[in-house]
Amino acid sequence: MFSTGSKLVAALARGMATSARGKERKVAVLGAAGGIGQPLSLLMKMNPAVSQLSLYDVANVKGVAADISHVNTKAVTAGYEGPDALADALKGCDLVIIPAGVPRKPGMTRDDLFKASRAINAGIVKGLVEACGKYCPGAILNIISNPVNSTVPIAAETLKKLGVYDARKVLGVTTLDVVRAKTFYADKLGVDVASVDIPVVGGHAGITILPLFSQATPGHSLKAEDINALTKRTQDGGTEVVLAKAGKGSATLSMAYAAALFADACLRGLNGQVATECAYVESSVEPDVPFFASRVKLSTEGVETIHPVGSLSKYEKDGLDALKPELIASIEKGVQFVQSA
Ligand SMILES: NC(=O)C1=CN([C@@H]2O[C@H](COP(=O)(O)OP(=O)(O)OC[C@H]3O[C@@H](n4cnc5c(N)ncnc54)[C@H](O)[C@@H]3O)[C@@H](O)[C@H]2O)C=CC1
Ligand SMILES: O=C([O-])CC(=O)C(=O)O
Repeated sequence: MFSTGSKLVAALARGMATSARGKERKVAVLGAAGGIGQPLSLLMKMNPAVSQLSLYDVANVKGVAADISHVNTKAVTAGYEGPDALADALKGCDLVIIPAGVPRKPGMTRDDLFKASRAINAGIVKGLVEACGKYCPGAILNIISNPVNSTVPIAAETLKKLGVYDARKVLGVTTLDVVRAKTFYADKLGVDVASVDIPVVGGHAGITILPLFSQATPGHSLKAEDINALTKRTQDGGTEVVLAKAGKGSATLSMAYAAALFADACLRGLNGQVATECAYVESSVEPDVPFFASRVKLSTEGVETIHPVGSLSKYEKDGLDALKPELIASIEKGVQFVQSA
């Protein structure tokens, strides 16, 4: 029993944290009582790079914080409930992870989460990012709340309005797309998933998610129809989970895992170690698309280098052309939402 537990902790630690010797780091999870927030908070409590963990939600977070605080790892954990507690949750934060918001139900697109109930997720992200701009303006933000294609531009515009925007520090979390592409590809090839790497570029909704299997490691000689099937499954991975959960939400556990990996990469960067991950950021790698996901190098100030998409197959070039109008429209919608507020 005990040794199995130790192995589990060691495996998680190997995958996630290499930065335990860095500075003391304060991390906040906003939306910590939710389907993603709870397992993500646990994973952040297990990250040795974290010395303080703030768990914030509008409801039900005290119990989550009390529960997680008993885990015998370094991070001192506290729960903060309701808007009056937000300032204390955020003060001194190095990294703020935002999975607050409403998840999809079957039949909805991610963009419906922007529209539904008076732009609910758009408003939630705007409000939380405003608080980050006031109480921890230098922190790196990891935006998980959907529609990511719009919520990241919302975050950027919100911080611009406050005069504290630093494009290097606002990152949309697209890691789950990479996690899915790796899993599906390894399964198809019958190889160890740990040996697999695949960049996923574009955005985080439907056809804007573009996995680049032509750049996959290890290489392959898959037929065009197999690449098409892998691409579609990666693009529809979120919907696959939404349908399987049949009205009880969207991906939470795989998302918490993906967010914990990405947050760890940000912490490693902050602590001066090299970390490269795909992320959706303000970018000039594709002309006319002001926010775009591609590989980014993370360092002490957040995004240090944004890598171009690299060489693409004809299939991927067509996918890139096809995704741009939708992605640009989602970006404009986010920008408009803040500018017209
Ligand atoms: N980027 C990605 O790859 C993914 C994004 N998501 C998105 O993450 C979001 C959260 O999903 P779940 O955790 O499943 O939803 P959930 O409904 O289980 O949890 C959301 C939490 O946010 C809290 N919340 C609502 N308004 C808040 C506010 N103003 N401040 C702080 N907390 C607030 C709620 O009280 C709740 O605890 C959704 O928008 C979902 O679409 C989900 C999966 C993957
Ligand atoms: O599909 C959704 O609504 C949640 C999500 O972003 C994902 O699982 O990739």
